[in-house]
Amino acid sequence: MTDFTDDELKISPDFAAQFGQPGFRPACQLYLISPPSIDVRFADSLAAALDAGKVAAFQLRLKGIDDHAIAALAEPLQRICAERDVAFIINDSIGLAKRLGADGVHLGQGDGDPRDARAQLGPKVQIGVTCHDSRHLAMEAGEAGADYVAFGAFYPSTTKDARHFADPALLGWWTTVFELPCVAIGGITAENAAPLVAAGADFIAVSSAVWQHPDGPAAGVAAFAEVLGQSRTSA
Ligand SMILES: Cc1ncc(COP(=O)(O)OP(=O)(O)O)c(N)n1
Ligand SMILES: Cc1nc(C(=O)O)sc1CCOP(=O)(O)O
Ligand SMILES: [Mg+2]
Repeated sequence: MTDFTDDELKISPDFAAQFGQPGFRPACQLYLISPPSIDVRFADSLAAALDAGKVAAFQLRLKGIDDHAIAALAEPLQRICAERDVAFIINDSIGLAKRLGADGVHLGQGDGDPRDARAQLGPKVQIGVTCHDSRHLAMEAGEAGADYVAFGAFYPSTTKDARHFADPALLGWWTTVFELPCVAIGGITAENAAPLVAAGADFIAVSSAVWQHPDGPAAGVAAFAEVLGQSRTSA
Protein backbone atom coordinates (compact mmCIF):
# COMPACT_ATOMS: atom_id res chain seq x y z
CA MET A 1 0.00 0.00 0.00
CA THR A 2 1.25 3.49 -0.82
CA ASP A 3 2.43 5.28 2.28
CA PHE A 4 0.02 8.23 2.41
CA THR A 5 0.21 10.62 5.28
CA ASP A 6 -2.98 11.30 7.18
CA ASP A 7 -3.16 14.70 5.49
CA GLU A 8 -3.34 13.16 2.05
CA LEU A 9 -5.45 10.22 2.95
CA LYS A 10 -6.65 7.92 0.21
CA ILE A 11 -8.72 4.77 0.59
CA SER A 12 -8.00 1.94 -1.81
CA PRO A 13 -11.10 0.81 -3.76
CA ASP A 14 -10.83 -2.79 -2.49
CA PHE A 15 -10.69 -1.67 1.09
CA ALA A 16 -13.54 0.78 0.69
CA ALA A 17 -15.67 -1.92 -0.93
CA GLN A 18 -14.96 -4.30 1.90
CA PHE A 19 -15.44 -2.01 4.85
CA GLY A 20 -17.06 1.16 3.58
CA GLN A 21 -20.68 0.23 4.16
CA PRO A 22 -21.62 1.35 7.63
CA GLY A 23 -24.40 -0.65 9.21
CA PHE A 24 -25.62 -1.65 12.63
CA ARG A 25 -23.05 -1.32 15.44
CA PRO A 26 -23.54 -3.10 18.74
CA ALA A 27 -23.27 -0.95 21.88
CA CYS A 28 -19.81 -0.18 23.25
CA GLN A 29 -18.35 -2.98 25.37
CA LEU A 30 -15.58 -3.34 27.94
CA TYR A 31 -12.26 -4.90 26.87
CA LEU A 32 -10.22 -5.66 29.95
CA ILE A 33 -6.41 -5.55 29.86
CA SER A 34 -4.47 -7.41 32.56
CA PRO A 35 -2.09 -5.61 34.90
CA PRO A 36 1.47 -5.62 33.47
CA SER A 37 2.54 -8.19 36.07
CA ILE A 38 0.55 -10.76 38.04
CA ASP A 39 1.02 -13.78 40.29
CA VAL A 40 -1.04 -16.93 40.80
CA ARG A 41 -3.50 -15.10 43.09
CA PHE A 42 -4.61 -13.00 40.12
CA ALA A 43 -7.02 -15.75 38.99
CA ASP A 44 -9.38 -14.92 41.86
CA SER A 45 -9.29 -11.21 41.02
CA LEU A 46 -10.04 -11.96 37.39
CA ALA A 47 -13.00 -14.18 38.24
CA ALA A 48 -14.42 -11.51 40.56
CA ALA A 49 -13.96 -8.81 37.93
CA LEU A 50 -15.61 -10.84 35.17
CA ASP A 51 -18.54 -11.69 37.44
CA ALA A 52 -19.20 -8.03 38.24
CA GLY A 53 -20.38 -6.88 34.80
CA LYS A 54 -20.27 -7.58 31.12
CA VAL A 55 -16.74 -7.97 29.72
CA ALA A 56 -16.31 -8.79 26.05
CA ALA A 57 -12.62 -9.63 26.06
CA PHE A 58 -9.67 -10.07 28.38
CA GLN A 59 -6.15 -9.41 27.12
CA LEU A 60 -3.22 -11.07 28.89
CA ARG A 61 -0.60 -8.33 28.66
CA LEU A 62 2.44 -9.27 30.74
CA LYS A 63 5.59 -7.31 30.07
CA GLY A 64 9.16 -8.30 30.88
CA ILE A 65 8.70 -12.07 31.11
CA ASP A 66 9.14 -14.73 28.43
CA ASP A 67 6.46 -16.73 26.66
CA HIS A 68 7.04 -19.85 28.79
CA ALA A 69 6.38 -17.91 31.98
CA ILE A 70 3.30 -16.30 30.44
CA ALA A 71 2.02 -19.69 29.30
CA ALA A 72 2.35 -21.06 32.84
CA LEU A 73 0.25 -18.19 34.22
CA ALA A 74 -2.25 -18.26 31.36
CA GLU A 75 -3.92 -21.63 31.77
CA PRO A 76 -6.28 -20.87 34.72
CA LEU A 77 -7.01 -17.41 33.34
CA GLN A 78 -7.95 -18.81 29.95
CA ARG A 79 -10.32 -21.28 31.64
CA ILE A 80 -11.96 -18.52 33.71
CA CYS A 81 -12.57 -16.54 30.52
CA ALA A 82 -13.93 -19.54 28.61
CA GLU A 83 -16.36 -20.37 31.42
CA ARG A 84 -17.78 -16.86 31.14
CA ASP A 85 -17.74 -16.54 27.35
CA VAL A 86 -15.10 -13.81 27.49
CA ALA A 87 -12.63 -13.76 24.58
CA PHE A 88 -9.09 -14.56 25.74
CA ILE A 89 -6.59 -12.41 23.85
CA ILE A 90 -2.79 -12.70 24.01
CA ASN A 91 -0.72 -9.54 23.66
CA ASP A 92 2.37 -9.26 21.44
CA SER A 93 3.02 -12.89 20.48
CA ILE A 94 1.48 -14.75 17.55
CA GLY A 95 3.40 -17.87 18.59
CA LEU A 96 2.08 -17.81 22.13
CA ALA A 97 -1.48 -17.19 20.93
CA LYS A 98 -1.13 -20.26 18.72
CA ARG A 99 0.42 -22.38 21.46
CA LEU A 100 -2.38 -21.54 23.90
CA GLY A 101 -5.23 -21.72 21.39
CA ALA A 102 -6.19 -18.17 22.36
CA ASP A 103 -9.26 -16.49 20.92
CA GLY A 104 -7.15 -13.62 19.66
CA VAL A 105 -3.85 -11.81 19.51
CA HIS A 106 -3.14 -8.10 19.84
CA LEU A 107 -0.26 -6.78 17.74
CA GLY A 108 1.50 -3.46 18.15
CA GLN A 109 3.24 -1.86 15.18
CA GLY A 110 6.42 -3.78 16.00
CA ASP A 111 4.83 -7.06 17.05
CA GLY A 112 4.31 -8.74 13.70
CA ASP A 113 2.28 -8.60 10.53
CA PRO A 114 -1.47 -9.28 10.75
CA ARG A 115 -1.14 -11.32 7.54
CA ASP A 116 1.36 -13.66 9.23
CA ALA A 117 -0.94 -13.85 12.24
CA ARG A 118 -3.86 -14.82 10.01
CA ALA A 119 -1.78 -17.42 8.19
CA GLN A 120 -0.64 -18.96 11.46
CA LEU A 121 -3.81 -18.64 13.52
CA GLY A 122 -6.55 -19.19 10.95
CA PRO A 123 -9.77 -17.37 10.10
CA LYS A 124 -11.54 -17.59 13.47
CA VAL A 125 -8.91 -15.98 15.70
CA GLN A 126 -9.40 -12.28 16.40
CA ILE A 127 -6.47 -10.09 15.35
CA GLY A 128 -6.18 -6.59 16.78
CA VAL A 129 -3.68 -3.95 15.74
CA THR A 130 -2.44 -0.83 17.55
CA CYS A 131 -2.91 2.20 15.29
CA HIS A 132 -2.04 5.03 17.72
CA ASP A 133 -3.69 8.21 16.36
CA SER A 134 -3.28 7.30 12.69
CA ARG A 135 -6.03 6.83 10.17
CA HIS A 136 -3.42 5.56 7.75
CA LEU A 137 -2.22 2.79 10.10
CA ALA A 138 -5.81 1.81 10.78
CA MET A 139 -6.64 1.47 7.09
CA GLU A 140 -3.46 -0.52 6.57
CA ALA A 141 -4.44 -2.82 9.42
CA GLY A 142 -7.89 -3.28 7.90
CA GLU A 143 -6.41 -4.11 4.54
CA ALA A 144 -4.10 -6.61 6.23
CA GLY A 145 -7.08 -8.43 7.69
CA ALA A 146 -7.29 -7.13 11.24
CA ASP A 147 -10.53 -7.79 13.13
CA TYR A 148 -10.26 -4.56 15.08
CA VAL A 149 -8.10 -1.46 15.20
CA ALA A 150 -7.02 0.19 18.45
CA PHE A 151 -6.61 3.97 18.81
CA GLY A 152 -4.96 5.76 21.73
CA ALA A 153 -3.88 6.94 24.08
CA PHE A 154 -6.98 9.02 24.80
CA TYR A 155 -5.79 10.08 28.24
CA PRO A 156 -2.47 9.89 30.12
CA SER A 157 -1.90 6.34 31.35
CA THR A 158 -0.14 5.07 34.44
CA THR A 159 0.17 1.64 32.81
CA LYS A 160 2.06 2.60 29.67
CA ASP A 161 4.20 5.55 28.75
CA ALA A 162 2.09 6.61 25.78
CA ARG A 163 3.86 8.51 22.98
CA HIS A 164 0.81 9.10 20.80
CA PHE A 165 -2.41 10.77 21.84
CA ALA A 166 -5.67 10.40 19.94
CA ASP A 167 -8.70 12.66 19.78
CA PRO A 168 -12.22 11.23 20.22
CA ALA A 169 -13.11 12.67 16.78
CA LEU A 170 -10.94 9.92 15.28
CA LEU A 171 -13.40 7.35 16.62
CA GLY A 172 -16.29 9.26 15.08
CA TRP A 173 -14.58 9.43 11.71
CA TRP A 174 -13.61 5.76 11.78
CA THR A 175 -17.07 4.47 12.69
CA THR A 176 -18.72 6.69 10.10
CA VAL A 177 -16.54 5.36 7.31
CA PHE A 178 -15.76 1.77 8.28
CA GLU A 179 -17.57 -1.21 9.77
CA LEU A 180 -14.39 -2.70 11.22
CA PRO A 181 -14.65 -2.33 15.02
CA CYS A 182 -12.42 0.16 16.82
CA VAL A 183 -11.04 0.03 20.34
CA ALA A 184 -10.22 3.11 22.42
CA ILE A 185 -7.39 2.73 24.94
CA GLY A 186 -5.24 4.74 27.30
CA GLY A 187 -6.05 6.14 30.72
CA ILE A 188 -9.75 5.41 30.42
CA THR A 189 -11.77 5.51 33.62
CA ALA A 190 -15.49 5.27 34.34
CA GLU A 191 -15.38 9.04 34.88
CA ASN A 192 -13.77 9.99 31.54
CA ALA A 193 -15.13 7.25 29.24
CA ALA A 194 -18.38 8.94 28.18
CA PRO A 195 -16.95 11.07 25.33
CA LEU A 196 -15.30 7.99 23.81
CA VAL A 197 -18.51 6.00 23.99
CA ALA A 198 -20.45 8.93 22.51
CA ALA A 199 -17.87 9.30 19.72
CA GLY A 200 -18.51 5.70 18.66
CA ALA A 201 -15.89 3.44 20.26
CA ASP A 202 -16.94 -0.17 19.80
CA PHE A 203 -14.81 -1.18 22.78
CA ILE A 204 -13.06 0.66 25.57
CA ALA A 205 -9.88 -1.10 26.71
CA VAL A 206 -9.05 -0.58 30.34
CA SER A 207 -6.42 -1.76 32.78
CA SER A 208 -5.61 0.36 35.84
CA ALA A 209 -9.10 1.80 36.34
CA VAL A 210 -10.26 -1.75 37.07
CA TRP A 211 -7.28 -3.37 38.78
CA GLN A 212 -6.49 -0.33 40.90
CA HIS A 213 -10.04 0.70 41.69
CA PRO A 214 -10.09 1.76 45.37
CA ASP A 215 -12.93 -0.68 46.08
CA GLY A 216 -11.40 -3.55 44.12
CA PRO A 217 -11.64 -4.90 40.54
CA ALA A 218 -15.28 -5.95 40.83
CA ALA A 219 -16.25 -2.38 41.72
CA GLY A 220 -14.12 -1.20 38.80
CA VAL A 221 -16.00 -3.37 36.30
CA ALA A 222 -19.35 -2.45 37.84
CA ALA A 223 -18.54 1.25 37.38
CA PHE A 224 -17.93 0.70 33.67
CA ALA A 225 -21.17 -1.31 33.39
CA GLU A 226 -22.96 1.80 34.64
CA VAL A 227 -21.30 4.04 32.02
CA LEU A 228 -22.05 1.53 29.27
CA GLY A 229 -25.70 1.28 30.29
CA GLN A 230 -25.33 -2.34 31.36
CA SER A 231 -25.81 -2.05 35.09
CA ARG A 232 -28.39 -4.44 36.51
CA THR A 233 -30.55 -1.58 37.79
CA SER A 234 -30.37 0.50 34.59
CA ALA A 235 -31.98 -2.16 32.29
C1 LIG B 1 -6.41 -3.16 22.80
C2 LIG B 1 -4.99 -2.73 22.80
N1 LIG B 1 -4.64 -1.59 22.19
C3 LIG B 1 -3.36 -1.18 22.18
C4 LIG B 1 -2.39 -1.93 22.80
C5 LIG B 1 -0.95 -1.51 22.77
O1 LIG B 1 -0.17 -2.43 22.03
P1 LIG B 1 1.38 -2.07 21.76
O2 LIG B 1 1.44 -0.79 21.03
O3 LIG B 1 2.03 -3.24 21.12
O4 LIG B 1 1.99 -1.86 23.20
P2 LIG B 1 2.11 -2.98 24.36
O5 LIG B 1 0.75 -3.21 24.89
O6 LIG B 1 2.64 -4.24 23.75
O7 LIG B 1 3.01 -2.37 25.35
C6 LIG B 1 -2.78 -3.11 23.44
N2 LIG B 1 -1.91 -3.92 24.08
N3 LIG B 1 -4.09 -3.50 23.42
C1 LIG C 1 -1.52 -1.04 26.71
C2 LIG C 1 -1.78 0.37 26.32
N1 LIG C 1 -1.67 0.79 25.02
C3 LIG C 1 -1.91 2.07 24.88
C4 LIG C 1 -1.86 2.79 23.59
O1 LIG C 1 -2.01 4.01 23.59
O2 LIG C 1 -1.68 2.10 22.59
S1 LIG C 1 -2.29 2.84 26.35
C5 LIG C 1 -2.13 1.38 27.18
C6 LIG C 1 -2.34 1.25 28.66
C7 LIG C 1 -3.77 0.91 29.01
O3 LIG C 1 -3.87 0.83 30.39
P1 LIG C 1 -4.66 1.92 31.26
O4 LIG C 1 -6.10 1.67 31.04
O5 LIG C 1 -4.24 1.59 32.68
O6 LIG C 1 -4.19 3.28 30.85
MG1 LIG D 1 2.79 -4.94 21.84
